[in-house]
Amino acid sequence: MIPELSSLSVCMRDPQRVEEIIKAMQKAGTSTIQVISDFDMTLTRFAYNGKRCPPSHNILNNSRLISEECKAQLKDLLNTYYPIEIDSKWTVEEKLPLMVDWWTKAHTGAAAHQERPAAGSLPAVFSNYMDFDETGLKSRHNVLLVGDSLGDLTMADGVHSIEDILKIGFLNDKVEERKTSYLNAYDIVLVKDETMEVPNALLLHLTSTK
Ligand SMILES: Nc1ccn([C@@H]2O[C@H](COP(=O)(O)O)[C@@H](O)[C@H]2O)c(=O)n1
Repeated sequence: MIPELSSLSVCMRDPQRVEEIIKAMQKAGTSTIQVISDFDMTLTRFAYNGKRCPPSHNILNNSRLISEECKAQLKDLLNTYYPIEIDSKWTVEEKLPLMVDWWTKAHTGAAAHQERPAAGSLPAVFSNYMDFDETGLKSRHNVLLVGDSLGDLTMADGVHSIEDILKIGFLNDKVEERKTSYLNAYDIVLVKDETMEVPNALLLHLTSTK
């Protein structure tokens, strides 16, 4: 087992199964692996030195191009919807339309209230943009999936003929309340881990030639 997996912040429902998946992926080789990762609070930190880090949407909250009125609205939306996002009593299916409501209200509000900068152009945000090269990802049947919510577990749903998939989940908030559901859903659960150390070490391990 790789040393990083013995850290106290790493929890696994079935460590033996994790080891089997890692060995199978390593045997299959680098060219078969693709990484599918969430962004906010996964590739970016949830907290640093115990202080909460902002998600991408907070770029708007901190922008001079957004009016104070709109910032207050965005804060209200966060206070309304974030508790739902992390509430273990709601299913992913129940939460999804509410999360869409959140983004829609935040985006509509920000677009309506933004103040045009002196240069005249407004900032544009792109997300979920895929750029494939000529080889595509067709031959990569092994997936390293990294996320921070139970909704992220569907990120690999469109991948054809998956051989092995290793799911790594950051459990950032409401740890005790959500630990069981995360352990049931993710192969590796990283509890209040402020780094990408484990996913990075795993990737290095999987792509190293022995
Ligand atoms: N208007 C919004 C919408 C979402 N958020 C937060 O951003 C995070 C996005 O995370 P992903 O896992 O979807 O990358 C999410 O955790 C929300 O808490 C926000 O702050 N404002």
